[in-house]
Amino acid sequence: MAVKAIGIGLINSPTQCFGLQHPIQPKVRVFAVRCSVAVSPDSPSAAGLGERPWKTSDARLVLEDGSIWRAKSFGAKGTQVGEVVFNTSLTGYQEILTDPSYAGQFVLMTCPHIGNTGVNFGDEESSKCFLGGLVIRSLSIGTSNWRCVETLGDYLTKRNIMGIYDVDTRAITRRLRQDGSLIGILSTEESRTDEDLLQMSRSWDIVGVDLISGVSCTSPYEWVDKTDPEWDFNTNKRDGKIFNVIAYDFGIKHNILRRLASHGCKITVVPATWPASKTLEMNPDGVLFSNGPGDPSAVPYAVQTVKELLGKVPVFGICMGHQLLGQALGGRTFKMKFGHHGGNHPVRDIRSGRVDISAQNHNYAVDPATLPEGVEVTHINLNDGTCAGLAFPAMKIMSLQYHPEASPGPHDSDLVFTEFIELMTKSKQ
Ligand SMILES: NC(=O)CC[C@H](N)C(=O)O
Repeated sequence: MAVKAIGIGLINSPTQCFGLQHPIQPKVRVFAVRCSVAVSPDSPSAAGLGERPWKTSDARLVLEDGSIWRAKSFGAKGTQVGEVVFNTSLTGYQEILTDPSYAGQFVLMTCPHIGNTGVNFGDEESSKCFLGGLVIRSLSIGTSNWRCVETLGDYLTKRNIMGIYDVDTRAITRRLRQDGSLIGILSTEESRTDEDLLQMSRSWDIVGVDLISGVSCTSPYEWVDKTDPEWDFNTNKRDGKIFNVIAYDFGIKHNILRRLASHGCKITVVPATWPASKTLEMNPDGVLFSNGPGDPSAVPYAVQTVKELLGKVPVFGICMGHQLLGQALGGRTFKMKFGHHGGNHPVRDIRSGRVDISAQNHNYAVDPATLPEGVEVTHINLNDGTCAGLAFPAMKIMSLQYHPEASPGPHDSDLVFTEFIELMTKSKQ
């Protein structure tokens, strides 16, 4: 069929809307729209478009197994080492980028299309991006979200974080699932040979490194912000009582603090090295041990602090906090093959039988067989049966291996914040 173009757009440009007219039946018009958003040529998201899609590979990801992945760069330039983990979340890349638990890691998103919501002021989970780099399949050529203030590429450049795209993220994910997490080097530097980069990847390890000291705050501060009422989804069972909570910052995410504040907690955030004796002097109603990056066995000082607080005050551990509690109770933690990273992990609360879909981000887990008598496994991950939660009621302890605060991820497990309030209430009586 011969058709006449009545409107043109540049191929692969953001204004890619075509109108085609049928020669015999001029009323038949076919509109082919190649993108979901029209972007004016001088808008911020149009910046940098000139380099896509014909930009040639200018970056490499070299994995310690000897595989070399050519890609295109965005964000910062340079050379960076990290452990590659894959994240299965479909949304929430900005919260992932600012989760301090990713320090030392490259996050590979299995969702193939990233960047279309840009970044905004409200989705930051900490003061900066601590991860080593971002690996994605396809970088969105436009942004379309009412909260967007900046493109993902500009955001990463300003924060000096490397990103690569146009790389086969499915193939890398299959490799990680088969062989386990791998150390890799991201580089945009042509002067470095593949052999140099391979050598670098093989001479670095994330195991045994204290990454918490690089992300924790350096002095105590008060936290007051609650979840914005517009976003709050669980306002049940709050009776207006105030609880004083000390939150140990091992790499804490803001949404843990917001959820605690929304449940009536007055929070003092303290550094990872804050002595247990000082915490007890502050006479808290409860203590929170936060999430945090890296190997729990690399931070014996934190385990010691947790030990000194056990039984003296109600405690709640989240992720790294849960692992530190496991060790403080005398248990062992181990490194998993490729960990859990994503917003679609089913967990069962063994006590009630309830199944939640949860947000997870961890490479280590507690071995329940090594825990002393009295410690209950309360939750299990239904994908692989690993321990996802612990409780020791006699010692006023509760903990979860995953992220009840979500951000990003489902809110199913928000009820555990109510459980922590109940633990503190009981202890006060
Ligand atoms: N989110 C976290 O607290 C991560 C815990 C720990 N760094 C791990 O990878 O297992």
